[in-house]
Amino acid sequence: MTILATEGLTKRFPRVTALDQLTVAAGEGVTGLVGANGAGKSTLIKILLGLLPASAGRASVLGMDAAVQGLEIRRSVGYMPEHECLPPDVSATEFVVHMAQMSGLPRTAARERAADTLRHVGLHEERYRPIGGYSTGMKQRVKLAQALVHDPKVVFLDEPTNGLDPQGRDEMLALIRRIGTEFGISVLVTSHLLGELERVCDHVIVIDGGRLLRSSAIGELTQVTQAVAVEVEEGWEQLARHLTEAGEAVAVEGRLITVQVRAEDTFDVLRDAVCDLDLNLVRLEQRHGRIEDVFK
Ligand SMILES: Nc1ncnc2c1ncn2[C@@H]1O[C@H](COP(=O)(O)OP(=O)(O)OP(=O)(O)O)[C@@H](O)[C@H]1O
Repeated sequence: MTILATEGLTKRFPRVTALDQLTVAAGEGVTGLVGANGAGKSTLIKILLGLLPASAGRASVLGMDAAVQGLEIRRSVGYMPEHECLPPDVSATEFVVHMAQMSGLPRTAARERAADTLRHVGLHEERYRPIGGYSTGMKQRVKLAQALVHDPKVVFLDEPTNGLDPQGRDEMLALIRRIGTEFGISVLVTSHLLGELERVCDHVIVIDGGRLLRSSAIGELTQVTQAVAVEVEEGWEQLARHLTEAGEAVAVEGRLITVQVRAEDTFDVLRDAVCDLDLNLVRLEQRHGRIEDVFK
């Protein structure tokens, strides 16, 4: 099923073209939308939600036209905005219950849904305290909870790892993966960091200056750069030279040699080289390239 699609989508602001003839589609699962600051990610999300009109082209979500069916789209889609937008004086519980009621749930159902959702995102006793005293990680969780509370089919998460420390980022990424798998909700998640999305996405869309750079399944991106890492006790320079002479593409980083796998026999060449030079092998490890490498 197509979750979202655009065709020739263009958005011009007075001084800048934020989206330029963007044609792209995403299916079920977790889709990453990657681009540097200003690439047009938030603009795309706002147009998909029917919050911003396009200058040209078309956009649809779950088969609904974003230009005319914004309200229906927003009933089916949860949205976690990038910037801080939480009221400081109310508790997470009060806020999320309120958001659930705004989306049409009666009070009792809203309270139950809010409690379940806050538990799922990892907010426990602290949910009764005013939001103003929360850490950035806790605030991001509240924003995520309000996006999930009306049981959407799809969620759009705009830079959910922004401002988080490494542990907070790992937890948020794990949560996003669970939303896409255990909860069965399709996710569009934006980031300016390619590396973090490769851990949680099934599909990645890369945009730059409002234009499409690439749209691929994650497997396709990582396979292209498949490589083997080799570490030997001594003689790594000798080994690197030997492999280069044998026609292999080799990169040396300290004691670690990375060899690009061009064909099955790369493994044989490697084994024979280590034997011929009589080296002590410490590590031989197959590596899938990071998606960052694909866009260097
Ligand atoms: N309301 C607006 N009026 C004028 N220009 C805008 C407006 N909104 C966005 N822009 C411009 O459009 C471009 C794309 O912005 P957008 O916020 O979509 O990028 P982004 O990829 O989400 O980056 P960031 O993560 O920094 O928000 C930027 O140059 C931005 O300055």
